[in-house]
Amino acid sequence: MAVATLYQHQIRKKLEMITKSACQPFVSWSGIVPSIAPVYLFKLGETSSFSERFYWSDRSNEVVYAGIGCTYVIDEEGDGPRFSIIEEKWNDFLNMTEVHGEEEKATPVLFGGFSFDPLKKKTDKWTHFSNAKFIVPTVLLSLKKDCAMITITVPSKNNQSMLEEIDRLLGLLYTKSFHPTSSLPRCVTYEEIRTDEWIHAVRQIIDGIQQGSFDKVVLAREVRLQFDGQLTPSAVLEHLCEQQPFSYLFAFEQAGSCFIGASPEQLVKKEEHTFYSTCLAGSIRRGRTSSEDESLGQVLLQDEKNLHEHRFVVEMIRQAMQDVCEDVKISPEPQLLKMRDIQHLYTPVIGKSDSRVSLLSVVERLHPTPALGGAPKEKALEMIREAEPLDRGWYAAPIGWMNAMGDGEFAVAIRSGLLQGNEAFLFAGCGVVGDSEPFSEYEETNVKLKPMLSALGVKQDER
Ligand SMILES: C=C(O[C@H]1C=CC=C(C(=O)O)[C@@H]1O)C(=O)O
Repeated sequence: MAVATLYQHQIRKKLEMITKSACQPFVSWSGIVPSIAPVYLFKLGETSSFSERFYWSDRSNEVVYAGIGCTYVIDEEGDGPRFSIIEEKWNDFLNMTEVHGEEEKATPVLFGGFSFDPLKKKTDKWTHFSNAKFIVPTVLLSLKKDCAMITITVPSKNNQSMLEEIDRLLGLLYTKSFHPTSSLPRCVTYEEIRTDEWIHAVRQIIDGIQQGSFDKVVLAREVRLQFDGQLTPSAVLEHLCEQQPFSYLFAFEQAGSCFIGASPEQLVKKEEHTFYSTCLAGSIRRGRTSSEDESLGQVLLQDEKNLHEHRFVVEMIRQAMQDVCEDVKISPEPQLLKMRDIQHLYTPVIGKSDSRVSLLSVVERLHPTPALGGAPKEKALEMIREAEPLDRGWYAAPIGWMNAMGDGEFAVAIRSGLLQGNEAFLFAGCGVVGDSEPFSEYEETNVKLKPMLSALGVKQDER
């Protein structure tokens, strides 16, 4: 028997055995498998009867996940305490689940995200993206430091068709070779949405800041692209993996809509008692040559407007971390974080807490930092709600995962877009302060649109 079929066969036998003897409503089994690119499992989702998929890769590619199917969903549409509700329901699910595994620390994983602002009126395109939506995937492939593991989570009863589909997918995963998808449909329309209103709102914010109404507001804008064919999320994801390997790569697909992106920004990561976060605000483009790039970086490190924007983020994250951690370490000066298309001011933060502090409680404290909302937080949010000419949906909000031990990581879902049929909606924002200049802010948002445009095969100067 070929090695691949052997794995498929063993997994099927294991699942049959543990579901038959299960005493709980759900079972989750994990086992080490031969290494395979998680993006391949994501791609296989296109041929599957499971309609949900997700993908996650952290900036160092140390933790990569791909999930297909949805065995359990936690969906919160109200504007209530969405962070604590997700946490409670995740604990309920874990209490209803028997965990079996070859690896001591193998557990099911919960993946999902939040909308930016539950008080903003939702538009149709975000229908399938609730204010908080998390799923436990049916088939999860994890790659951690090059060790591949499959986790299958299913109901213990009435699971026959699910088990058959899992079996079919595992068969394909290990018998068919992976051919990257190279071609994407051609972009036929590039439309900037309500740009005049956006520029007007930037001016209004600058005036508001000069009059002392707030200190900083992050304002985003939207572009809509139409293609001459259907966009395949796996093809866009493959391009992101190739072009932005050192970003957080994420994709969350629900009923034919896929929210996808390549973000440089960590919101928070929890590893046992240690919390990690980053302050990211202040931007400049990459240079065309290494010496131009170096001097642009130096300009950014000394630019008072960008340093001012950055300080609001540092102060807010410092305070939020000090509220829950004992020993908070923050570098005294920002460094540069260079991504493919843009460079940012970046300050890492680390803190240690006691075991009562949960990951989602820290996500709640941090979201939105002044890198995405503004300062003071509530006033900035009101201004965004009122003046920003778009529905952010999941853009600029926390997206990520957590496991049964309560460890996990959330990124800020920027440099992102929503793929729907033959359309893509992309979003980009910038921090507006008192000495901002509307046209340079507009140009900065163009640079921030680049990662998604390149992944879609669209060159900004040719559009
Ligand atoms: C709001 C975005 O970026 C934020 C993150 C890093 C730098 C930013 C800035 O320099 O304005 C923004 O605060 C975006 O990419 O849409």
